[in-house]
Amino acid sequence: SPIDFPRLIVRQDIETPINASLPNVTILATGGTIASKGSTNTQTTGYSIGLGVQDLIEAVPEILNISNIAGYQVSNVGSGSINETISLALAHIISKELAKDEVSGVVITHGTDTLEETAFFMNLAINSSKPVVCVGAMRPSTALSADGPLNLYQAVTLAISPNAKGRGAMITLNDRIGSAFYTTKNNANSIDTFYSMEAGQLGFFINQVPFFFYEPAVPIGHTSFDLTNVNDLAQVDILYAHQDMDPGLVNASIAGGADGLVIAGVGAGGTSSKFAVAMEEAYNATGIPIVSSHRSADGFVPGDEGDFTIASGFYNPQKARILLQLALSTGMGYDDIKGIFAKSYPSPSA
Ligand SMILES: NC(=O)C[C@H](N)C(=O)O
Repeated sequence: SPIDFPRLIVRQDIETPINASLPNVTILATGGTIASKGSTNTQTTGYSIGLGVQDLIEAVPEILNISNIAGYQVSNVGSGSINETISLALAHIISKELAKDEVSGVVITHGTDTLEETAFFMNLAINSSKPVVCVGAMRPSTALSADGPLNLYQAVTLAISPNAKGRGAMITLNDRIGSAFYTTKNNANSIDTFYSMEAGQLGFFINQVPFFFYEPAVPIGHTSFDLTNVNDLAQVDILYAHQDMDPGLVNASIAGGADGLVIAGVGAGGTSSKFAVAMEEAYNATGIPIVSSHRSADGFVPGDEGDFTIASGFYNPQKARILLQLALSTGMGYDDIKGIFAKSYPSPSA
């Protein structure tokens, strides 16, 4: 049955009357640094989560001048702990919220470490032209120059912007607006962490007004999934390649319940030759999809890796994992899965 999360805040609870002339935005809070506190204002590591969705909203009362806000506390965890229950709850709640005529857009507050995974998940799972904006912070709420409040203000601005429609899920942080399809976290600590090297940014905030460089566009190879009746996700493990990689990891993952594998390969999807033998044997024995991606920060894996792996194209390992997970969870067969990866990059003969 669908997961039903209580709506923790109604608009009246934040002591702001509903203003019928303002757009309505729903904020879904999941945790992360944006919801964290340190013990001093100079502490920027080792802090802990301590703010709920109401605290996040109250820290930026200016958002109530531009919108009516409703909030859900979907979870309150570091983003490494986001799991299938939380991801599916987000997808189900967001679909319901955006189906309401009066809701202009949604904002997800989230830890930055895996923000790109949730953003990409929503990009695949939410079939609405209304904005889905994913936002986080690199400094806890207690820090000097905490970045969360302005990031949240910009996220709400984006969620109500007519120009933000039809662009899929977006990530905003540090004044930038990126497509969930391509944006990735590039630095473990710096505020300037989210961008997409090759495909670039969608836009930028100028005095808190979003400016887009291009008209709305759908990334080549985008696939939509209907998760209405999906309440469990397939297990997909990522194996990180390195010199002399242990071939035993393939069967260890499968024995651990993996329905599919993604390899963060060396270069454009490479592994040791003994690991390649193990992948081929596992594919022949089980038929499970094994997607070949890259451990390099950027680039793509072309479709010439042999019959027993599926080339990831431009999808990095963590995005390839989400795509494979949703494909398997909606019952897609091997050839169709191969197709959804192949359509996202040029064929070798093109
Ligand atoms: N900047 C952050 O949000 C990092 C945090 N560890 C997370 O939950 O992803």
